Amino acid sequence: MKDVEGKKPWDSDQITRDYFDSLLVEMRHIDSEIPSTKFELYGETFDTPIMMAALSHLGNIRENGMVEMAKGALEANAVNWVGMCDEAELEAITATGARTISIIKPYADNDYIFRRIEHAERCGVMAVGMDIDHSFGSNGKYDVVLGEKMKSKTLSELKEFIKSTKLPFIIKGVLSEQDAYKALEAGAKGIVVSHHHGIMNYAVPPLYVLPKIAKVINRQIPIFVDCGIISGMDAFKALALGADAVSVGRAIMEPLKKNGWEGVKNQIIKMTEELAGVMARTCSRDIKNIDPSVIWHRNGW
Ligand SMILES: Cc1cc2nc3c(=O)[nH]c(=O)nc-3n(C[C@H](O)[C@H](O)[C@H](O)COP(=O)(O)O)c2cc1C
Repeated sequence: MKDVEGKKPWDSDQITRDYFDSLLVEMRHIDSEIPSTKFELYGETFDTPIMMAALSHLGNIRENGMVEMAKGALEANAVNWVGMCDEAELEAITATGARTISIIKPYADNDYIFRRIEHAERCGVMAVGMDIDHSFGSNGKYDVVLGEKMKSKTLSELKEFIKSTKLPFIIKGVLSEQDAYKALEAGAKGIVVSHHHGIMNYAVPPLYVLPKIAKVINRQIPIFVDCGIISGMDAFKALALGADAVSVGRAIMEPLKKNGWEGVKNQIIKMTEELAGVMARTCSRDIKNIDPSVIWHRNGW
């Protein structure tokens, strides 16, 4: 098992890493062929199911970091996601031509959320969504993110956001069957199974709860997964257990810091090749045809 740098046993990033490493993969070579990693989402086709995560404030690690990340995604023909940003930044990101999903924070001010949904539509994003797991701080009070007040959302508020737009609306931060049922009831067109890089200690690893959530969703809407994905092998395990695609955050930040958009592009291509390598050795001809029974669980989980 790999220790995540500086992480303690209760840290959800460490628990998530341990769970990835507890999953083993059997090989199936007979009748296998060169696999396709093509990924279709909301009527568009991409070269890989490995996407950017909804990151923000990457200007702290690289000048124009958010735009560089978008360019890298575009060059790799991958889906770009963006988290908290102002309108000018979203305009600069979408101007790159990267097909982008905009995740809007659960701001306390719902009128502002409606305005941001409209603005994202005008920018030509492919979908919008909300990270519902970022409304509370760890003290049980509503969080304040960079001076902006957050507030948890009810099912009926989510329905209103979803009704207000023609774009697919994605609920990010689903980590239970209960929220998966509610996301479907709200009319979401996708969910992200995620613990928001360990927003709470002892959070269940996304892949552990994924098969249960996939049963609830029952292929009605796409399921995305993030948290701790650092290789094509990790992505493969997520796809095998019920994800349609995965997002990568921190594992893309280092290449972005060093080499800008080219670092991002190369990292996505490298991870996609690793994914294809595992697909070839498991007789998985495309990402919709990965048999979950190739995954074995080590004892103890
Ligand atoms: C620097 C940074 C900024 C982030 N900003 C946002 C954000 O604004 N909105 C959001 O939904 N998630 C945000 N996230 C969370 C990521 O989208 C993702 O859920 C998380 O990092 C787990 O993926 P990873 O383990 O591949 O990094 C951020 C993560 C990082 C590292």
